[in-house]
Amino acid sequence: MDDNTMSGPLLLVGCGNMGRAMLRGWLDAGFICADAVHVVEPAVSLREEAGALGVRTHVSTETLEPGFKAALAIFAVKPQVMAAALPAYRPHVAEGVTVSIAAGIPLASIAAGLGEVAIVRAMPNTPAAIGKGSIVLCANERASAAQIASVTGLLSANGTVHRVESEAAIDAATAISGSGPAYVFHFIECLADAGVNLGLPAPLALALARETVEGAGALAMATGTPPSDLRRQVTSPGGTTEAALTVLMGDEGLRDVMRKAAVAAHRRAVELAGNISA
Ligand SMILES: NC(=O)c1ccc[n+]([C@@H]2O[C@H](COP(=O)([O-])OP(=O)(O)OC[C@H]3O[C@@H](n4cnc5c(N)ncnc54)[C@H](O)[C@@H]3O)[C@@H](O)[C@H]2O)c1
Ligand code: PRO
Repeated sequence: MDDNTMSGPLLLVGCGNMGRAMLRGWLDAGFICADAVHVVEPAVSLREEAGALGVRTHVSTETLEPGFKAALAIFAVKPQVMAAALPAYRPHVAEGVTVSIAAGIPLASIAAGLGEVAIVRAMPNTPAAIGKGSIVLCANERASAAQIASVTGLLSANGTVHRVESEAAIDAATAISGSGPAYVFHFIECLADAGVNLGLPAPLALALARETVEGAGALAMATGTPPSDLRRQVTSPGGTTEAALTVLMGDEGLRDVMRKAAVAAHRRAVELAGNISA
């Protein structure tokens, strides 16, 4: 494998929301050929959806060839099913590198299910489907520099990859970028609701809310200007934005709510670590 192409079979275990988002990102970017990808997905409708992308699909490991060896395996199943799912893959992942995107599940717990193999723990988010995701990853000591480079190359089809040395940073990132798209989508819902409350037709309110989030995000990325400066550029003294920010930035305002929300997500990630044998 070189930095951004795969030279052996790729095994995707679980093709639900996140597995499908990542698969779409790899295929659309041309980082992998569909016929080099094997997807194991028990749900028939999701398996058919994956099959329509040209990949080979399996209901379980039983239809993988007995000698099948994945160059790279990605586990995109729920944290609660990881412990039960991992052992069946042992013979298929021993020679390659395994990536887990399961929230909260530590590298050591994954090794307990798969054996002492090269493992990368990654936390992506759903914008990965269009190459706009954030991916944070760390690896165990079995993973070679070349294997980490291969994983980084593949996942760069899904967005920006950030390598961290500590698993604690993965749990923190889960609460920020992993879950973060849901916070932003809820913000869009709330902004659109506020527009309807002020008398705008619902479709216009939703269009304005979506465009505002897209435009503000793009401006923040394009300029690199600190968000606090960009905020001040919108805020005329004595104007409308200041009136709104007095509410949003008041006691128990958005900063406080956001912190509490992220702490709750982080706490859950840490709790899920205990679920590997549940
Ligand atoms: N959805 C997100 O935004 C997101 C972001 C980052 C990380 N994650 C992580 O990704 C993982 C999957 O999350 P999701 O939202 O895609 O869940 P999901 O339920 O949509 O997908 C999981 C899929 O795994 C399949 N599955 C269950 N047991 C299996 C097995 N033994 N072998 C193969 N497939 C099996 C299920 O049928 C399901 O389709 C979770 O561990 C989650 O923590 C999700
Ligand atoms: N979705 C997963 C969850 O809600 C992990 C991050 C985003 O648990």
